[in-house]
Amino acid sequence: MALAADSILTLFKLYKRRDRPPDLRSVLDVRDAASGYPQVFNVHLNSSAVSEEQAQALGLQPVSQWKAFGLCGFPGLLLIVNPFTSYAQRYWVCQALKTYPRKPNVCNIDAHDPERGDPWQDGLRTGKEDAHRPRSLLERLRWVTLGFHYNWDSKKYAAQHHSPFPTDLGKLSSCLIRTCGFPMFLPEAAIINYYRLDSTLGIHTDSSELDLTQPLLSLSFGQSAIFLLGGTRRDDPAVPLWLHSGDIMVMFGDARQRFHAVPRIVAAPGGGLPSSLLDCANCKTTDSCTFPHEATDTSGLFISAEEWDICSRYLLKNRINVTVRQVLGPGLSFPDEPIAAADCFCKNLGMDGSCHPDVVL
Ligand SMILES: O=C(O)CCC(=O)C(=O)O
Ligand SMILES: [Fe+2]
Repeated sequence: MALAADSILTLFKLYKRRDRPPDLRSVLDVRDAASGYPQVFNVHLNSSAVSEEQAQALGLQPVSQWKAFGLCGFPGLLLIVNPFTSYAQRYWVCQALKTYPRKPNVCNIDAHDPERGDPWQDGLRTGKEDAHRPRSLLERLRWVTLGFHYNWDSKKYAAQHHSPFPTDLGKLSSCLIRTCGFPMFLPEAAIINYYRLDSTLGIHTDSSELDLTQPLLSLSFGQSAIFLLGGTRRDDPAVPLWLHSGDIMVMFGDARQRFHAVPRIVAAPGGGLPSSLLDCANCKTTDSCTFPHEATDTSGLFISAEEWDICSRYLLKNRINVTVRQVLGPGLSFPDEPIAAADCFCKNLGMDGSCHPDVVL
């Protein structure tokens, strides 16, 4: 199968349209790499960079068992097929819904409601959504920023606009990036995007970080996304890729400043949870799994059955993406002058007017 030569804008419109469902067969799934994608090649990660014990403590399979791929024509792009244990995926999802949206971390709701409460405490509403049923804070989450908080208006990070980066996510990020050959990566900022099934993320580059020699790490959880990766110019050919729950993408070097976008979220067939969240490695069941599995899980990343109940209901209709970035390089500090704006033209993420990055077309 040949990769499409269409521009990112052409593909964005194609996959976004709702009136005629797009043909998803041309979306590249690196899991099928063995069956007819000559452009996909295996990448051998540095498995000695992370010990089995370190991997296990973060809920990761041993690095020697991970499957990682690159794509001809897109140097600097690395895709690691879900390296998490199913149990640990649930933990990271729970952190993204329960812990990371808490103050002092910043989220889209703050602009309208600076006194907002804890989204997790507000829970999920039951019943069908309509005008008479206001959405909970958790349902209204569109983005959360961690560490150096990205300012969507100025498109800058600032020294004063900072809160502590979560230790567990920092460890996970450094560990993942070490296996890709970047031992000096400092996880200093993260943007968590919360997608509904009808959300899109517009075409943009991420170039507001001061040190662009360090990679950008992206973790996907929940429903699958079609991810478009283009070139450094808007009319360069782009490729549509599947990102499934647990998948890791790393963009560095040539790929670090390429245009990219998410034109569509695709729910699991039958409207259920993605399979990697259904299979339980501990109890070996797909339908009657009862949590927690303290007896068999050794990572220590426990979540309770009550927590998973909320997370799993959320994930039926949502995708969560976490991007982790290094903002400052060695010896760098924030300049007084504004840095170049991210080259970005974005559509609203979500339908409630809360905008993910930057400018609305
Ligand atoms: O959701 C994704 O997969 C991409 C997110 C992204 O590009 C961003 O947050 O800058
Ligand atoms: Fe991005």
